[in-house]
Amino acid sequence: MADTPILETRGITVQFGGHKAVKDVSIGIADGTITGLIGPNGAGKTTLFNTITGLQKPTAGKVFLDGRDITSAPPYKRARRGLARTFQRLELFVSLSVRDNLRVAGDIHNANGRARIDVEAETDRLLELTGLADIADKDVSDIPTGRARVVEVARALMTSPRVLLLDEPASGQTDQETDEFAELLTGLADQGLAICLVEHDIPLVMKLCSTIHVLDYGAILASGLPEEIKNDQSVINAYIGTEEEAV
Ligand SMILES: Nc1ncnc2c1ncn2[C@@H]1O[C@H](COP(=O)(O)OP(=O)(O)OP(=O)(O)O)[C@@H](O)[C@H]1O
Repeated sequence: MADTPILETRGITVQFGGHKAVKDVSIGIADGTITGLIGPNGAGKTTLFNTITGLQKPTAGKVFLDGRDITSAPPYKRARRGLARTFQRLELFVSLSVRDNLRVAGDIHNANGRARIDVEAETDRLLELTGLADIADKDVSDIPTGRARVVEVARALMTSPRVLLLDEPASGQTDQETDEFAELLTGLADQGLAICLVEHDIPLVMKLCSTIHVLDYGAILASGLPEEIKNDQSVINAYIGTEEEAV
C-alpha cells in the first residue's frame, strides 16, 4: 500500500479558553494501515478526533482528506468523502436491533451519499464479516458492551469509508472479543482501509499498529514503530509506566 497519507492533520491546535487541549499536532494516516494514537487521560485524543471529523473547530491548523483541505467542511461532507468514526461513549440506537442500526446507516448513506449501496446485501455482508450475525435481531440494549462496540464499527462500515477513526473500541470487551476484534481490524486494513485507533489497551495497540503517535498534554510526545514507542523513556515515564493509573 502507498505510504502517502489519505488523512493528514497539519499543525492542529485546539484551545478551550486558556487551555490548549491539542498543540500543533501533525499526523498522517495511510491507506491499508492501522495507526495508533495513545496517551494519558485528557491528553487530547478525542479532541483531535473531533477536529478531524468536524465536530470541533481548530484554533489553528488544517485537516486534509485525500489531498483536499476539509478544515472548514461540516461533518456530513467529511462523511461523504469517506471519513467514519466510532465514539468512546457508544452512540448507537439502543432501542433498535443490531441489523436495524446498520440499515439506518445504509439508508442515510444512500439519501446523502454519492455511490448508492444495496442496503440489505451490505447489511448481511457486514453482519457476517464482523461476527454479529448471531445477534442480528437482538435489540442493542440487550447485548453486552463489548459486542455493541463491534456494532458501532459495523455501522460505520455501512458508509463505505476510506478512513475509520476508532475511539477506545476495545473498552468493555472480553479478551476473546478483543482477539476477534483485532482480526477484524487487520482484515479491514488488508483490504485498504486506513484506520486510526485511540485505545488504552497497549498490547492491542502494539500488536495492530504500524505507527504509533503518543499525545501528552495535547502535544506529540513521540511517534514511531511499536518497538520504538515501547522503549521510549519519555513515553514510559508519561504513560506506559503508569498504565494502570491511566486506564
Ligand atoms: N468542550 C470542551 N471544553 C473545555 N475543555 C475540554 C472540552 N473537551 C475537552 N476538553 C479538555 O481538553 C483536554 C483533552 O480532552 P480529551 O477528551 O480530548 O482527552 P483524551 O485524550 O481523549 O482523554 P481520554 O483518554 O480520557 O478519553 C482535557 O483537559 C479536557 O478536559
